[in-house]
Amino acid sequence: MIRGLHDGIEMKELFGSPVNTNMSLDDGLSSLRYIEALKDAIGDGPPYCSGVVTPSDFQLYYATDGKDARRIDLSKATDDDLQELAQACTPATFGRNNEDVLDESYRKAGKLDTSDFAANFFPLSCEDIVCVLREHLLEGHDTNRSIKTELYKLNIYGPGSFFKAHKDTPRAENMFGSLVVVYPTPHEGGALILRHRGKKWEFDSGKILATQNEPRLSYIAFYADVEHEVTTVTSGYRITLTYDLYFTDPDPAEETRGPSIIRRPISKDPRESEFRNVLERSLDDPDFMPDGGTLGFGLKYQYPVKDGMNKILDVPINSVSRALRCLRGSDAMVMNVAKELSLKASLHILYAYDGDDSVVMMEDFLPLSGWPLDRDVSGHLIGIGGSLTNEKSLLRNGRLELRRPSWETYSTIKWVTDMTKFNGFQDPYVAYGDSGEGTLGLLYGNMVLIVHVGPYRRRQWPSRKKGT
Ligand SMILES: O=C(O)CCC(=O)C(=O)O
Ligand SMILES: [Fe+2]
Repeated sequence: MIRGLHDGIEMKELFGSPVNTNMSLDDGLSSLRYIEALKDAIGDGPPYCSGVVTPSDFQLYYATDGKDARRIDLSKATDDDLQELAQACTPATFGRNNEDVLDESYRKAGKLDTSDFAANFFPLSCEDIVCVLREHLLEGHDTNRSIKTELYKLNIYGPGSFFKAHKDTPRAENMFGSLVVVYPTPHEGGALILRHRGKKWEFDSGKILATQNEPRLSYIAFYADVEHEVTTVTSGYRITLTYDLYFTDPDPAEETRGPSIIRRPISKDPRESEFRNVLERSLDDPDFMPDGGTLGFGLKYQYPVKDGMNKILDVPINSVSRALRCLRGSDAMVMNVAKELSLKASLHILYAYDGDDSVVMMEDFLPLSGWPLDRDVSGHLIGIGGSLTNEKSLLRNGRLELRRPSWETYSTIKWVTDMTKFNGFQDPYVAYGDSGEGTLGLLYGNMVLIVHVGPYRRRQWPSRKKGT
């Protein structure tokens, strides 16, 4: 007998699809329904937030090439003022392969460096922006973290200007996103298009500002791993200030390690309490994974993993603990809730290689980038602590994808959310055959979040009622 996850709510309401009450639900099916509920509770919030604010003024001061400083009021600038500003700018560059490049077929816009201008606008002194960032961009425990903004550039997009699709290069490990503030100079076109995980959003500052009944600034903040582009400006000037967004406090994920995990008050994030509720109810039900098992979660964000350099091989040393310290949004939420419910949770790496479709799960990256292996790679990985999963690999376009086993064999990793591509990578290795001749192979890896669930009788967590 399956109990509802919420008192008074029947299974059929909770899971959306009607349950045939005559059907005998076997253990597996029951687990699958809880897994669907966990997936729904994680949800998928947009990776950006936007709004309008009224600054104390719209003055911009600038000086370039040793010329006298100028001041313009961008709430009532004339075309001549704007043309003069555009002429004072130099062509905007952008980051490509860790280099600043100028390529006007990719980005056509003007820029001023921070040494050449000053504006009377400070995003973090503006309550609205801070509140919106906390409420609508930051997720889970990140909501309470300290943030700072760093002014990066002023950009001007005149008619014909654009910026093709790209992701911003984080300038430091604690940089989590970008903030773009747009002045109320009339413009058409120049919409910012965001794309993330197969979805698309548009932020059309020209239209937003034109509908305000007084001059305002419109702004948008988005996570660093969101692809974005600026469509061609067809008339007017689109003038922006761009800021880098940083966390300035220690990572909360750091706090969750070690034996005394539950130090923080329970977060008010509605998704977090829903997720905790569903997971707690699942664990409390003897029909949910009665003999224990493994839950898999695809990571929703991309994480830095480089923890240093191997001086002998001159290759980076990657580590799961490095990524663990930076967990964000719903990834951090899953990890925190799992730990609060005393589940063993960590990031793991799934490995596969050409010529074999088995998938091996490791607790950390292999320290063997470029190292020799014998040809039985999965045997080797298992020998050094890996475990074979029930997945089969599907190596496609240089990426590890999983070929799901059928329901009957769906027993090793139960995926709550699908594996994502953001944390996939390739590592070269040398395979030696019997003749001693080496051939170069590629290991395909992907980092995922794994939560181990114990058998029903052994599940205990601090908030569980005594006697259950
Ligand atoms: O102007 C914008 O809306 C975006 C600018 C941008 O993508 C960048 O500066 O990297
Ligand atoms: Fe950008």
